[in-house]
Amino acid sequence: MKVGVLGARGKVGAEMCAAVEAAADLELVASIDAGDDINALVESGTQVVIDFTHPDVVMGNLEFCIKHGIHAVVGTTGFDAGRLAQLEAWLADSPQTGVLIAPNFSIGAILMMKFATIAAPFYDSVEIIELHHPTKADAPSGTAARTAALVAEARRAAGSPPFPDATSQEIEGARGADVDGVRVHALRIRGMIAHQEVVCGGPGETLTIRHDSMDRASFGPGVLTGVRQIAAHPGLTVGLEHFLDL
Ligand SMILES: NC(=O)C1=CN([C@@H]2O[C@H](COP(=O)(O)OP(=O)(O)OC[C@H]3O[C@@H](n4cnc5c(N)ncnc54)[C@H](OP(=O)(O)O)[C@@H]3O)[C@@H](O)[C@H]2O)C=CC1
Ligand SMILES: O=C(O)C1=N[C@H](C(=O)O)C[C@H](O)C1
Repeated sequence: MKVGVLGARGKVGAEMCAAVEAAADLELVASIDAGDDINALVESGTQVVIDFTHPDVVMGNLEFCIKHGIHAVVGTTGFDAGRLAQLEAWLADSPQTGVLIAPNFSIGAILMMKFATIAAPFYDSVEIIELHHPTKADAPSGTAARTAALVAEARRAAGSPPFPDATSQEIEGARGADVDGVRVHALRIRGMIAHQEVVCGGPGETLTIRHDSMDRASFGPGVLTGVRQIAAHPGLTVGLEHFLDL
């Protein structure tokens, strides 16, 4: 299968180029970064694109790929309901094309989100702490935003009450961001890569679900799973868990 990488000289993109080159069943035919001509994807016969670029440019990249019938496996963050609706609209005109958007491709992070979804309705309190390298553009992380949405959805489905919180005086930001009713706290720490804790609390106990990516190699196996499966999943898929039977 012919694979192209967008963001090829970036921190994750470079790792993905190496992962594709190391895979016997995949061929890296295009490595594109800022300033390069995206038409190289078409000229090289790219069948699947891997995108790890920037929230500001990813929509333009995907419009190009969908228009040219190139499947896309996307790690870049910054997707909201409006952006997902726009992708659905573009895909309606290219019904054989598949796009996978995954806020996190590491298996541990996917399991952490799954475990948090299971735990959320059993506890009075649930808050999320995400910790990343200080060169990250977006806050909160895509993973934290997705976890908050999943926690909120699980609690709505279970009829859980609002979280207890007596805060009546606050320096702005001290209680984190409100994402779908769930508090999310973002730390940017030199030396870190990608880490998250989901802290749950009930009478007399807490449960902390923590995941750590200590190397960007953690994203490789999940991305390659997406690359190998995307052609069989036309349309829009959000979350690698849908390709993992989770
Ligand atoms: N889903 C997941 O599992 C993961 C997602 N991410 C997300 O992936 C994205 C990239 O992260 P990271 O690698 O750390 O960031 P980097 O900044 O290290 O890499 C992004 C690269 O994309 C390049 N770029 C910018 N615009 C374009 C364009 N139009 N076409 C091609 N390349 C372009 C940048 O060039 P320049 O620097 O010159 O602008 C840079 O080389 C972020 O949104 C991050 O949150 C990260 C890790 C895992
Ligand atoms: O920017 C990063 O580094 C990461 N971004 C993704 C996110 O925003 O969740 C995935 C992972 O946390 C690394």
